[in-house]
Amino acid sequence: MRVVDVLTLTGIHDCRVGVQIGSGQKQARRYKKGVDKPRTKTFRFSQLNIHNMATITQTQTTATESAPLKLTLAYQEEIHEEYKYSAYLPVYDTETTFPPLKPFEFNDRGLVANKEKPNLLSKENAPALKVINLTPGIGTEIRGLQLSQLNDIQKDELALLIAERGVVVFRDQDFKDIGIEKQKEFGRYFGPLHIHPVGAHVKESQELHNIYLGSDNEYRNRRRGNRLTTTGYHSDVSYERQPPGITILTLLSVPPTGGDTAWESQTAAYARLSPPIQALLENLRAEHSGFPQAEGARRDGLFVRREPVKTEHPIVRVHPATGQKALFVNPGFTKRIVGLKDEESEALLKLLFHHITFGQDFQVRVKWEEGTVALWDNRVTSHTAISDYNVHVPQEGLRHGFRITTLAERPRGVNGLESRWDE
Ligand SMILES: O=C(O)CCC(=O)C(=O)O
Ligand SMILES: [Fe+2]
Repeated sequence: MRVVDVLTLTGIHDCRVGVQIGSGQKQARRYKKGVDKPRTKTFRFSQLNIHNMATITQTQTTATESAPLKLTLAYQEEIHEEYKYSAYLPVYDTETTFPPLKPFEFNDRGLVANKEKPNLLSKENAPALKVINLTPGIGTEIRGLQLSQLNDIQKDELALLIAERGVVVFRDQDFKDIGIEKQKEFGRYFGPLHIHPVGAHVKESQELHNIYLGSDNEYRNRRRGNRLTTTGYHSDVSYERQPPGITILTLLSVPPTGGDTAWESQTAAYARLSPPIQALLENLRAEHSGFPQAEGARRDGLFVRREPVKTEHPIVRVHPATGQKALFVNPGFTKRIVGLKDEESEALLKLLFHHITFGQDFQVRVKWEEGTVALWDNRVTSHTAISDYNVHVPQEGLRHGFRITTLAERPRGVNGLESRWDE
């Protein structure tokens, strides 16, 4: 154990400290500073236990303007230096800001794919190929095929397979070892890469959105501290004008148990509704908002890189490649149904969110293994992390990975209903 630094924090009544391992840099972030009068508050130790690998020794537990808190940061350098994926540890760039996303022409790769997938799912090309449908309605697992080796025709078929099955889980992948540029190139085949407006990313690339045991799980648990569960189904950044399509999540380190991810089929969720409710929803749009996420981030002292947007998307969306209808609302970002009275909107959204969250018979829960890469179509699924492991118990292991998110079309509904927004 080596002492890295002693940070002196003054006048803070709530604070978060982050240590970036690997390069040895450190960051201290403070927020809600007591500017009007000095305050004394017990430090939340939980927020300081950032990684399983870092420890902080306290000399005192409260901080005021006149009695600053000294934190001694130490880390087990032998673990960090050995960590194979230290290049992928989370960082927050707090300088770069981005203009609003620009409209672009989207070309769904699945449109030209052979529906039988003879190139992707061919034993001739991949003798060890094993394809298992994880449930009848959603989720396929593939072994014996490397994403890094796929040619364009295979990638087109993969795009269609992901649209049809919602999520496709590739096991034993070398994807994470081919380098950041090649991974991004793979993603770009499906659509332009999204940069998350507030999330942590990896040092060398803002397009790699970080998933990290400490910051992420801690964040989720804290946000939902007064809730009975941390389950939070969502479709990633659905507030964007051209929200994501194919999304690629790679975990580099997985805990021995816990930290699964679940997906839900929005195609099946739509199909289960009664025809009168389907007909009602097909004529409606719902508002998706990035504002609460940005406000939450600002409150937590994080940096907002791109100003949030609000968009009205059709509630029933038609997938360009499969022609299937899917429900396109989610508890994470959908705020109201446009054109309804408040109580009507609340009641209907409550019904739909309940439907999405409790429909175990159109959900799949995936256990991660080392080398697992999950690819889902964000237009026809929603998903939730399952934060059931304890970040404060180092033995429970590290959960660390990254997401590459590709943007897709401006959502189209039934009978020409399109997304719209205020310029
Ligand atoms: O950590 C997970 O299991 C999923 C996190 C998530 O929601 C995402 O990567 O979009
Ligand atoms: Fe997500």
